[in-house]
Amino acid sequence: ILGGSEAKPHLKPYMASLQLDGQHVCGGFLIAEQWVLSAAHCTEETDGKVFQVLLGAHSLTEPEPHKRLYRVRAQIPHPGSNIHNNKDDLLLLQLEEKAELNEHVRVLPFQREDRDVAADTVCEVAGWGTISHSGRRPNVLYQVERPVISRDVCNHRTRHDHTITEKMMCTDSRRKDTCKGDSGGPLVCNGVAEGVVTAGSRVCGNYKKPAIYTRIAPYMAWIDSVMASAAG
Ligand SMILES: CC(C)CC(=O)Nc1cccc(-c2cccc(CN)c2)c1
Repeated sequence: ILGGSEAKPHLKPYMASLQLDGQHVCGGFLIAEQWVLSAAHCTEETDGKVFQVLLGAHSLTEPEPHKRLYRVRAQIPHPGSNIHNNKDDLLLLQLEEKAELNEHVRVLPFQREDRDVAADTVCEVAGWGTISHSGRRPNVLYQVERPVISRDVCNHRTRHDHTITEKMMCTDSRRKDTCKGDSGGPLVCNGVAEGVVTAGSRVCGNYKKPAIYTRIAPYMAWIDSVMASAAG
């Protein structure tokens, strides 16, 4: 997160850190007791290894009473996701067991009505991604508020040049932005997860490259069917 601030500890109890060998790789969030939603491109540099999921954390390194690392039973990328574009950039992770829910670990509802969030709506995004252009990685969760920009503005030739589909949305990226390691985290508007951070052009804090999110509502049927099929 660039240009943001340290999140108030445990005010985002749905946040997950996807880790490999104890290292934070991407964000994610709890959508059900045994399910985390993240971004498919987070598996790009993992050469087939399975993530572990840290829940209930504020600090990645300090001991915290409600922090718990969960093993993952299954990682299911959306069938349409690929490394060449940002399409269908979603990843479902089934935890080995149901997460123990409490004040610090909670499910975040996602938007089920497939309607665009109005431009200028101020949403918030959080993550343990880089907090400086030099790539400094934080120890604690950061957050930033960002206004939604219209798909037309985001698709302008000088911005993302008509690559933003109706299953994506954008927020302004001038100074305050998402960055490496924030992928997979939720864009929360009025208390509801509307989008999932995707890397897009993989630049940060450049107003010419607005932040891109995979909208969740269009994927409701896929999410529900995967969770239903693996249930039990
Ligand atoms: C395996 C993955 C972690 C590789 C990866 O994603 N790299 C990478 C590098 C630079 C910027 C970003 C990035 C992420 C989220 C949002 C944005 C744009 N605001 C950029 C992402």
